[in-house]
Amino acid sequence: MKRDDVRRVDQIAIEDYGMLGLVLMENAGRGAAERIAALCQESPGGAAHPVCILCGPGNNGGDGYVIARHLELLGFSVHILSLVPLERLTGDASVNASIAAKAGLPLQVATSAEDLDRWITDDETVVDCLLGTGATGAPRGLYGDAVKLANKRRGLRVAIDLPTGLDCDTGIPSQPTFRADLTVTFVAEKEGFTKADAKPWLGTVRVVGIGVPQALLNDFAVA
Ligand SMILES: NC(=O)C1=CN([C@@H]2O[C@H](COP(=O)(O)OP(=O)(O)OC[C@H]3O[C@@H](n4cnc5c(N)ncnc54)[C@H](O)[C@@H]3O)[C@@H](O)[C@H]2O)[C@H](O)CC1
Ligand SMILES: [K+]
Repeated sequence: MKRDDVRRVDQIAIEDYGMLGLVLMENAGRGAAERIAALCQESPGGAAHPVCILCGPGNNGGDGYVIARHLELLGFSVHILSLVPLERLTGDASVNASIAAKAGLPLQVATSAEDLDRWITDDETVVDCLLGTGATGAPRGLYGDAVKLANKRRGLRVAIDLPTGLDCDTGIPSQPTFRADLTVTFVAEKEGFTKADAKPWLGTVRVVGIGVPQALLNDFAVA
Protein backbone atom coordinates (compact mmCIF):
# COMPACT_ATOMS: atom_id res chain seq x y z
CA MET A 1 0.00 0.00 0.00
CA LYS A 2 1.26 3.48 -0.86
CA ARG A 3 2.20 5.78 2.00
CA ASP A 4 -0.33 8.42 0.97
CA ASP A 5 -3.11 5.81 0.88
CA VAL A 6 -2.28 4.60 4.39
CA ARG A 7 -2.37 8.17 5.64
CA ARG A 8 -5.73 8.62 3.86
CA VAL A 9 -7.13 5.60 5.71
CA ASP A 10 -6.25 7.33 8.98
CA GLN A 11 -7.81 10.58 7.83
CA ILE A 12 -11.06 9.01 6.49
CA ALA A 13 -11.47 6.88 9.62
CA ILE A 14 -11.40 10.09 11.66
CA GLU A 15 -13.17 12.57 9.37
CA ASP A 16 -15.80 10.34 7.72
CA TYR A 17 -16.34 7.55 10.25
CA GLY A 18 -15.92 9.70 13.33
CA MET A 19 -13.23 7.51 14.89
CA LEU A 20 -10.80 9.16 17.28
CA GLY A 21 -7.11 9.31 16.41
CA LEU A 22 -6.35 8.23 19.98
CA VAL A 23 -8.31 5.01 19.39
CA LEU A 24 -6.33 4.29 16.22
CA MET A 25 -3.05 4.99 18.05
CA GLU A 26 -4.09 2.77 20.98
CA ASN A 27 -4.97 -0.10 18.64
CA ALA A 28 -1.69 0.37 16.79
CA GLY A 29 0.43 0.53 19.92
CA ARG A 30 -1.28 -2.36 21.70
CA GLY A 31 -0.99 -4.58 18.63
CA ALA A 32 2.67 -3.66 18.21
CA ALA A 33 3.39 -4.40 21.90
CA GLU A 34 1.84 -7.86 21.53
CA ARG A 35 4.03 -8.60 18.48
CA ILE A 36 7.14 -7.40 20.31
CA ALA A 37 6.26 -9.60 23.30
CA ALA A 38 5.91 -12.60 20.99
CA LEU A 39 9.32 -11.90 19.41
CA CYS A 40 11.04 -11.41 22.79
CA GLN A 41 9.54 -14.61 24.18
CA GLU A 42 11.21 -16.41 21.27
CA SER A 43 14.65 -15.16 22.33
CA PRO A 44 16.62 -15.62 25.56
CA GLY A 45 15.66 -13.38 28.46
CA GLY A 46 11.91 -13.86 28.25
CA ALA A 47 9.40 -11.23 29.16
CA ALA A 48 11.41 -9.50 31.88
CA HIS A 49 14.13 -8.25 29.59
CA PRO A 50 14.68 -4.52 29.05
CA VAL A 51 13.24 -2.57 26.12
CA CYS A 52 14.34 0.88 24.98
CA ILE A 53 11.76 2.81 22.98
CA LEU A 54 13.13 5.63 20.79
CA CYS A 55 10.44 8.27 20.19
CA GLY A 56 10.45 10.95 17.52
CA PRO A 57 8.45 14.18 17.07
CA GLY A 58 5.26 12.85 15.46
CA ASN A 59 2.63 10.15 15.76
CA ASN A 60 5.18 7.39 15.11
CA GLY A 61 6.68 8.60 18.38
CA GLY A 62 3.17 8.68 19.80
CA ASP A 63 2.85 4.97 19.07
CA GLY A 64 5.98 4.48 21.17
CA TYR A 65 4.36 5.82 24.33
CA VAL A 66 1.42 3.44 23.84
CA ILE A 67 3.78 0.53 23.18
CA ALA A 68 5.73 1.37 26.36
CA ARG A 69 2.55 1.35 28.47
CA HIS A 70 1.40 -2.01 27.09
CA LEU A 71 4.84 -3.65 27.30
CA GLU A 72 5.04 -2.65 30.98
CA LEU A 73 1.64 -4.30 31.49
CA LEU A 74 3.09 -7.42 29.84
CA GLY A 75 5.91 -7.51 32.40
CA PHE A 76 8.71 -5.91 30.39
CA SER A 77 11.04 -3.32 31.88
CA VAL A 78 10.76 -0.42 29.45
CA HIS A 79 12.42 2.97 29.22
CA ILE A 80 11.59 5.70 26.75
CA LEU A 81 14.08 8.03 25.04
CA SER A 82 12.44 11.02 23.37
CA LEU A 83 14.47 12.99 20.85
CA VAL A 84 12.29 16.06 21.39
CA PRO A 85 11.14 17.87 24.55
CA LEU A 86 7.64 16.54 25.37
CA GLU A 87 6.19 20.03 25.10
CA ARG A 88 7.10 19.95 21.38
CA LEU A 89 4.68 17.05 20.81
CA THR A 90 1.14 17.74 19.59
CA GLY A 91 -2.19 15.92 19.35
CA ASP A 92 -2.42 12.21 20.06
CA ALA A 93 1.34 11.90 20.56
CA SER A 94 1.29 14.57 23.23
CA VAL A 95 -1.64 12.90 25.04
CA ASN A 96 0.14 9.54 25.14
CA ALA A 97 3.46 11.05 26.20
CA SER A 98 1.66 12.78 29.06
CA ILE A 99 -0.05 9.53 30.12
CA ALA A 100 3.31 7.73 30.08
CA ALA A 101 4.95 10.47 32.13
CA LYS A 102 2.08 10.58 34.67
CA ALA A 103 2.23 6.77 34.90
CA GLY A 104 5.87 7.05 35.95
CA LEU A 105 7.25 5.20 32.94
CA PRO A 106 11.03 5.84 32.80
CA LEU A 107 11.39 8.64 30.27
CA GLN A 108 14.37 10.76 29.28
CA VAL A 109 14.86 13.43 26.63
CA ALA A 110 18.07 12.92 24.63
CA THR A 111 19.65 16.12 23.33
CA SER A 112 22.96 14.72 22.05
CA ALA A 113 24.57 11.62 20.54
CA GLU A 114 26.40 11.22 23.88
CA ASP A 115 23.04 10.98 25.67
CA LEU A 116 21.92 8.29 23.22
CA ASP A 117 25.21 6.39 23.53
CA ARG A 118 24.86 6.42 27.32
CA TRP A 119 21.18 5.49 27.47
CA ILE A 120 20.83 2.87 24.70
CA THR A 121 22.47 -0.14 26.35
CA ASP A 122 23.85 -3.17 24.56
CA ASP A 123 21.57 -6.02 25.61
CA GLU A 124 18.10 -4.48 25.40
CA THR A 125 15.55 -4.62 22.61
CA VAL A 126 15.47 -1.28 20.78
CA VAL A 127 12.16 -0.11 19.30
CA ASP A 128 12.27 2.47 16.48
CA CYS A 129 9.43 4.94 16.91
CA LEU A 130 11.55 7.77 15.48
CA LEU A 131 10.01 8.44 12.06
CA GLY A 132 7.10 6.86 10.22
CA THR A 133 5.07 7.76 7.16
CA GLY A 134 5.68 11.45 7.78
CA ALA A 135 9.42 11.15 7.11
CA THR A 136 11.05 12.78 4.12
CA GLY A 137 14.62 11.91 3.17
CA ALA A 138 17.46 10.54 5.29
CA PRO A 139 17.10 10.84 9.09
CA ARG A 140 18.59 14.21 10.01
CA GLY A 141 20.82 15.15 12.96
CA LEU A 142 20.06 13.31 16.18
CA TYR A 143 17.71 10.94 14.27
CA GLY A 144 20.62 9.75 12.15
CA ASP A 145 22.77 9.40 15.28
CA ALA A 146 20.07 7.33 16.98
CA VAL A 147 19.73 4.98 13.99
CA LYS A 148 23.51 4.50 13.71
CA LEU A 149 23.85 3.80 17.44
CA ALA A 150 20.89 1.41 17.54
CA ASN A 151 22.35 -0.52 14.60
CA LYS A 152 25.56 -1.09 16.58
CA ARG A 153 23.88 -2.56 19.65
CA ARG A 154 23.68 -6.34 20.12
CA GLY A 155 20.00 -6.55 21.12
CA LEU A 156 16.92 -7.16 18.97
CA ARG A 157 15.70 -4.26 16.87
CA VAL A 158 12.02 -3.60 16.11
CA ALA A 159 10.83 -0.96 13.62
CA ILE A 160 7.35 0.53 14.09
CA ASP A 161 5.38 1.13 10.87
CA LEU A 162 8.64 1.28 8.89
CA PRO A 163 12.38 1.31 9.61
CA THR A 164 13.49 4.93 10.01
CA GLY A 165 15.43 5.85 6.88
CA LEU A 166 13.59 3.47 4.54
CA ASP A 167 11.44 5.08 1.83
CA CYS A 168 8.27 3.02 2.24
CA ASP A 169 7.07 3.68 -1.33
CA THR A 170 10.29 2.92 -3.22
CA GLY A 171 11.93 0.53 -0.75
CA ILE A 172 15.15 2.53 -1.08
CA PRO A 173 17.16 2.75 2.17
CA SER A 174 18.86 6.04 3.02
CA GLN A 175 22.12 6.48 4.90
CA PRO A 176 21.50 5.51 7.70
CA THR A 177 18.52 3.18 7.90
CA PHE A 178 17.38 1.29 11.01
CA ARG A 179 18.19 -2.40 10.51
CA ALA A 180 15.20 -4.20 12.01
CA ASP A 181 14.79 -7.85 13.04
CA LEU A 182 11.04 -7.24 13.05
CA THR A 183 8.95 -4.52 11.38
CA VAL A 184 5.43 -4.05 12.76
CA THR A 185 3.48 -2.06 10.17
CA PHE A 186 -0.04 -0.65 10.41
CA VAL A 187 -3.05 -1.28 8.15
CA ALA A 188 -1.11 -2.98 5.34
CA GLU A 189 2.40 -3.74 4.08
CA LYS A 190 3.84 -0.63 2.47
CA GLU A 191 4.49 -0.81 -1.28
CA GLY A 192 8.27 -0.49 -0.88
CA PHE A 193 8.45 -3.53 1.41
CA THR A 194 8.27 -5.84 -1.59
CA LYS A 195 11.47 -4.38 -3.12
CA ALA A 196 14.73 -6.36 -2.79
CA ASP A 197 16.56 -3.24 -1.53
CA ALA A 198 14.23 -3.07 1.48
CA LYS A 199 14.60 -6.66 2.71
CA PRO A 200 17.89 -6.30 4.70
CA TRP A 201 16.30 -3.45 6.72
CA LEU A 202 12.83 -4.91 7.39
CA GLY A 203 13.48 -8.27 9.03
CA THR A 204 10.23 -10.18 9.58
CA VAL A 205 7.19 -8.05 8.69
CA ARG A 206 3.98 -8.25 10.73
CA VAL A 207 0.85 -6.24 9.88
CA VAL A 208 -1.21 -4.82 12.76
CA GLY A 209 -4.77 -3.59 12.21
CA ILE A 210 -5.81 -0.33 13.83
CA GLY A 211 -9.55 -1.07 14.08
CA VAL A 212 -10.87 0.82 11.07
CA PRO A 213 -14.05 -0.66 9.53
CA GLN A 214 -13.77 -3.39 6.88
CA ALA A 215 -15.75 -1.15 4.52
CA LEU A 216 -12.94 1.39 4.63
CA LEU A 217 -10.28 -1.28 4.09
CA ASN A 218 -12.30 -2.60 1.12
CA ASP A 219 -12.26 0.88 -0.43
CA PHE A 220 -8.46 0.63 -0.43
CA ALA A 221 -8.46 -3.03 -1.53
CA VAL A 222 -6.79 -4.07 1.71
CA ALA A 223 -7.37 -7.77 2.33
N1 LIG B 1 -3.34 4.90 9.81
C1 LIG B 1 -2.12 4.68 10.29
O1 LIG B 1 -1.25 4.11 9.63
C2 LIG B 1 -1.78 5.20 11.66
C3 LIG B 1 -0.50 5.67 11.82
N2 LIG B 1 -0.05 6.10 13.01
C4 LIG B 1 1.35 6.45 13.18
O2 LIG B 1 1.54 7.78 12.71
C5 LIG B 1 2.73 7.82 11.93
C6 LIG B 1 2.74 9.04 11.07
O3 LIG B 1 2.77 10.14 11.98
P1 LIG B 1 3.20 11.60 11.51
O4 LIG B 1 3.11 12.48 12.72
O5 LIG B 1 2.41 11.98 10.31
O6 LIG B 1 4.70 11.48 11.00
P2 LIG B 1 6.00 10.92 11.73
O7 LIG B 1 5.68 10.39 13.09
O8 LIG B 1 6.66 10.07 10.71
O9 LIG B 1 6.90 12.26 12.00
C7 LIG B 1 7.19 13.08 10.94
C8 LIG B 1 7.87 14.33 11.51
O10 LIG B 1 9.24 14.03 11.68
C9 LIG B 1 10.02 15.13 11.17
N3 LIG B 1 10.83 14.59 10.07
C10 LIG B 1 10.40 14.24 8.84
N4 LIG B 1 11.42 13.76 8.08
C11 LIG B 1 12.51 13.81 8.88
C12 LIG B 1 13.88 13.46 8.70
N5 LIG B 1 14.32 12.96 7.52
N6 LIG B 1 14.76 13.65 9.72
C13 LIG B 1 14.32 14.18 10.91
N7 LIG B 1 13.03 14.54 11.17
C14 LIG B 1 12.15 14.34 10.15
C15 LIG B 1 9.04 16.21 10.76
O11 LIG B 1 8.85 17.05 11.88
C16 LIG B 1 7.75 15.46 10.53
O12 LIG B 1 6.60 16.23 10.82
C17 LIG B 1 2.72 6.50 11.23
O13 LIG B 1 3.95 6.14 10.69
C18 LIG B 1 2.27 5.56 12.35
O14 LIG B 1 3.37 5.15 13.13
C19 LIG B 1 -0.99 6.26 14.12
O15 LIG B 1 -0.39 6.15 15.33
C20 LIG B 1 -2.07 5.18 14.07
C21 LIG B 1 -2.75 5.15 12.74
K1 LIG C 1 9.84 3.96 12.66
